[in-house]
Amino acid sequence: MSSLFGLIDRIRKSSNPPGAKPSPGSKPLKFGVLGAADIAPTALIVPVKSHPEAVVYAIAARNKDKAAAFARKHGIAKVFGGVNGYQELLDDPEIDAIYNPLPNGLHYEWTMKALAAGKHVLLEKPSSNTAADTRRMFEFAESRNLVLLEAYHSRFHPAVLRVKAIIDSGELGAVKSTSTGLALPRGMIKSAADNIRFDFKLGGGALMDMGSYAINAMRYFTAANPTSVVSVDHELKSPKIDRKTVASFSLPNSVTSTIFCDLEEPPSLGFIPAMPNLNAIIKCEKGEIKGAKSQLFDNSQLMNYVAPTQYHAITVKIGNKNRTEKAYTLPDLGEPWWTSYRYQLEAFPHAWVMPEESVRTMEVIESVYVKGGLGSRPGSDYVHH
Ligand SMILES: NC(=O)C1=CN([C@@H]2O[C@H](COP(=O)(O)OP(=O)(O)OC[C@H]3O[C@@H](n4cnc5c(N)ncnc54)[C@H](OP(=O)(O)O)[C@@H]3O)[C@@H](O)[C@H]2O)C=CC1
Ligand SMILES: O=C1OC[C@@H](O)[C@H](O)[C@H]1O
Repeated sequence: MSSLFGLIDRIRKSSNPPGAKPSPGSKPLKFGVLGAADIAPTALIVPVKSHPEAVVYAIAARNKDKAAAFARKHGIAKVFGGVNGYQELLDDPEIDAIYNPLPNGLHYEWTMKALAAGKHVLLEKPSSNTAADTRRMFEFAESRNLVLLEAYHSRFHPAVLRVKAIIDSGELGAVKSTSTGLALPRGMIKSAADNIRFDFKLGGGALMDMGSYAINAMRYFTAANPTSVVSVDHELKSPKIDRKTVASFSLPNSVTSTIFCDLEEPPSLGFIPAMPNLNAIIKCEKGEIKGAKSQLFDNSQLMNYVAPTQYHAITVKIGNKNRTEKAYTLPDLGEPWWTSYRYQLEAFPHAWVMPEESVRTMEVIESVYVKGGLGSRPGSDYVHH
């Protein structure tokens, strides 16, 4: 019962966090947001409320009325709109950092423009449509001495860090195989034709959207990159857009990994709704970790390494001994209700993740698309001078 109260309390406080006041004399980091994107409240606006040293100061949307309505709803001071709205926001000298939640195919152009304007950038995942564009962005950020952080938020949650620490401690021996994925039942994401996830040029596809988490987690937990893509199965939504992808990889030291993703998993037998599947299973020489397993579905395969704040349990199996751990906070940081996005803010702008990570993840995404015959999503046609 206490875990049910804990769950309710975490959900309540994470969606309506207690406000934090800046310490006297401090100058909070001012964010500007490019686009009134659906994810912006969850990923930035709400988590910032409990951060004493950050504030969301400005919003730009292509339509000024939309930007103004968004600003009113979220208490944002400054509004930009119209065809020059994004650039005007970037040029605002009050703004220190940009949050870029534009469609994947526009990440490159607007991140380059933000960096050119001298702003740090928190960039939504996946970093862009191609590894080449991603590399250029990180090189440019470095040359400008600015922080660019790709927002794989779950990487900052204590539960995910704890699983990694258990692996690194060696108590389970070497990693032998991993299975990581993210698949949601049909109906959970908007199926409208204008959903950016179904647009090839904008960087759509299940692998870009959800498989990118699976690939990032595979690389993180194995601390390695695939040496080859062994197999790829796509189920298509439209000619170049995968609704579902399953891929398997060989990694160094005989490690094998599989990843899966599905934007709209259909009901079984046509009527039994699928369950969300956010599994991370890491098998090691001496045991097995089932990362961030759901409290609500104990002993099942349902896990939640993507959004562990709501519920998780890390199950460590060695032989026939099981132990379960939870990690909602770090020893010296956090509150149980802090979401992965809130932890991510602690890493910005002091990026905990190396730029090479983002480039490698994009390389793996592209290699799966190439092997599966769909080809990479198109690189940006924006030319940076
Ligand atoms: N970290 C996370 O948990 C999540 C991350 N994401 C990532 O965030 C990004 C945005 O996703 P999401 O919020 O779901 O997407 P939305 O479609 O809600 O937002 C995208 C925004 O891009 C702007 N935009 C500019 N040009 C275009 C164009 N040509 N077509 C469509 N939109 C355009 C729109 O802004 P305007 O208001 O100016 O019209 C829109 O608000 C993606 O990179 C996605 O992968 C998404 C969900 C979860
Ligand atoms: O980043 C994401 O995380 C959760 C998914 O629902 C979403 O489609 C994706 O963009």
